[in-house]
Amino acid sequence: MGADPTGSANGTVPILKVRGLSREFRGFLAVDGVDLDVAEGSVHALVGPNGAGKTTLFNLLTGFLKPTAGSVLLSDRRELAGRSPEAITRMGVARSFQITSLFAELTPRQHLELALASGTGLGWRFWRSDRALARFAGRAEELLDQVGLADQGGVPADSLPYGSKRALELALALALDPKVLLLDEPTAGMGVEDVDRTSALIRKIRAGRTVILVEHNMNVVANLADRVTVLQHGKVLIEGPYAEIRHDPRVITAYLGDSHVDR
Ligand SMILES: Nc1ncnc2c1ncn2[C@@H]1O[C@H](COP(=O)(O)OP(=O)(O)OP(=O)(O)O)[C@@H](O)[C@H]1O
Repeated sequence: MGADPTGSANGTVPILKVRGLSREFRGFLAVDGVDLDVAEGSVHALVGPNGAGKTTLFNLLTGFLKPTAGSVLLSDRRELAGRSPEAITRMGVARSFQITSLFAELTPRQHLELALASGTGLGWRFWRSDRALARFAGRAEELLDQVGLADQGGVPADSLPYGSKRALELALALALDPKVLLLDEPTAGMGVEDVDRTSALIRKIRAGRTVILVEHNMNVVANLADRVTVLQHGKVLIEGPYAEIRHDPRVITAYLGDSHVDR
């Protein structure tokens, strides 16, 4: 019985299979030969100290940076590496938008209607037509409800509190209904209450999809992630369930710090 060449060690085909992925910036390898299997339906966290290469890896997976070397295969064997962000989104791999890309004067409802319209492949032709956008109103309401913004759907985005803006980012990514959802520090800058709300939200929206998240908050990682990949100096230091990697002395030294060692 030969091993499946597309499979991982345990025989299942990962939804994303990253091999030898590298990105060089003027001779400096920010991501250095990363191998990563992301299991379908899992929440997979990327963690590591500042400068470890998490954001660069994230940008390589979503097309915002082109790799210097390596490959990112979808389970259907399509290659993502080197494609544009739009092409990768169309292939079902989408990242959450950043607050900085929200339109200050548009409401969450309008943002979502536009995102849904763009997802039809008809592009921005709907931009000026409220009537055309109205066909997406029902789905927009569902998404607002899903992320807890039902009461704030009609206010300009720039007047939303920080946590609500981040919730809108998530809703915009969900509007694309991706198979693989990438979240870049979804709880960054949040107070405890918003962190808990966001964790609960991610737990809800992971149903039926795969989530990859870059996250500094180890409590969030412990709560959400099925597997954790720890990066250091652009390489994979270790990978495994949080309960295992948190005890690894290399991780403790590299990242978690002595305060995380069990006493
Ligand atoms: N455009 C760039 N040009 C040159 N160097 C870069 C560029 N982008 C990232 N780097 C370098 O690559 C390394 C990895 O950066 P990256 O932002 O991916 O790390 P990170 O793990 O996301 O860090 P943080 O947790 O601080 O966000 C850093 O040393 C950074 O200075």
